[in-house]
Amino acid sequence: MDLHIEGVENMLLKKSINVSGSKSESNRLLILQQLFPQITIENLSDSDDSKHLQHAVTTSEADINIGHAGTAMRFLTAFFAMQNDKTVVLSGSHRMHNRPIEILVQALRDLGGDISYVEKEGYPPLKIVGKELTKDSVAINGNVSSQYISALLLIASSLPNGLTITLLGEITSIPYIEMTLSLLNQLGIESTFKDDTIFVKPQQNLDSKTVVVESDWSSASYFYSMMALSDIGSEIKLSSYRRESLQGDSCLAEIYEHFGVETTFEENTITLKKKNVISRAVEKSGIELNLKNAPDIAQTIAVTCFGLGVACELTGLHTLKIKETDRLEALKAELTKLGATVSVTDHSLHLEPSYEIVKNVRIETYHDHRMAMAFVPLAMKVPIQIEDANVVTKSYRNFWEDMKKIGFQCKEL
Ligand SMILES: O=C(O)C1=C[C@@H](OP(=O)(O)O)[C@@H](O)[C@H](O)C1
Ligand SMILES: C=C(OP(=O)(O)O)C(=O)O
Repeated sequence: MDLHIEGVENMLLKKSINVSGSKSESNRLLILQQLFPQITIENLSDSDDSKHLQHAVTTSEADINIGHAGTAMRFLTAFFAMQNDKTVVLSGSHRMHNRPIEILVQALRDLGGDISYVEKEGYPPLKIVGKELTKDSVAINGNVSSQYISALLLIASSLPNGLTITLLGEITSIPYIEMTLSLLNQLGIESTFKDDTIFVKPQQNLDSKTVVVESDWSSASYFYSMMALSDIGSEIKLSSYRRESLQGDSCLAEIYEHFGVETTFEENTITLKKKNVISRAVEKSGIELNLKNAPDIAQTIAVTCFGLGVACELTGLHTLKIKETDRLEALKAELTKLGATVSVTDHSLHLEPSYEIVKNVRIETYHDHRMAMAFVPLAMKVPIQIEDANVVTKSYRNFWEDMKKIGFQCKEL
């Protein structure tokens, strides 16, 4: 399905949206719930990725396809590696078979796991023969994807002696590692993270516990972007969010202050208000951000800056090349079609200020939900078309219903 999208005047006034639970928190809790059935999860994400993961841990089938769900692929590799007497073949979409997993597979092999590559060395599909993992320490490269580390952390307390992980190189996406440790802590599983070493204590049993997942901050980013591009006085309420978030992408609240968007927290709701025009400093020199702790909001921010006509220099983006698509190249291609002057390296994006947006451009989405969602706010400025619009369900099932609710006109092409 391709969509033509247009905004209407004054559309962002006093709207309320209930965003589904965090995909990252949900995926962690679904694995932990298999290891500790005493856990009850509330506000679980309704994303395709979480549904894939939930199916994978509950099915008796030996062939499991997890589609585009990268986190699920990584977490399930560790989970199945320690499921004694169970053998599975874990596969995914064409793109998934080109997203590297060797660092995690090697770490699990070092712990005693039996994992082999079905097609290409270093990539899914994987044949995993479940075994008791008896070793209790491992070293792993931390600069490619934090998901490999979270995968090990999720199974760590179920290993006979717990697990000590030594992280090598500069650690990327640290808030996601901290999210994993915080969830373990909420459940009563003890851990320490000091310098480059993480230790998780073994744990046989847990007390019954209900965990309420906070709503997804990466999904909230699209509303921040719309707010930045809207008129002063616009306002939207999003639920259910917390001031003390486990999600690194909650840094949005601070970042979007530069674009005149104010966030207030009240009980479980955040209110975003367009309070001011963009700050003078940003208008004059653009914005520089290192997003190594929040890679999933890079596309949103690049498009916001383009829509506002301000320059940006985004760094710390090395993980974007191995996500649902090469997000750096995809951003460059689509922003250029809209009239932007943009350049990328393997780890950064540079956007020049521009003053016009080309109308009716058809945005390619490259099987990447965030390519679709990140470009939609521009429809507040000019009509825009989004190819393969259903791609959004990977993380945000009701995205298009919510866009209609806040006033976008979406027509099928
Ligand atoms: O652990 C997680 O839930 C995630 C970690 C991040 O990946 P990297 O560590 O590969 O950057 C992020 O991009 C992804 O969407 C979700
Ligand atoms: C990168 C993402 O997901 P994953 O790596 O889990 O496919 C994402 O949701 O932006």
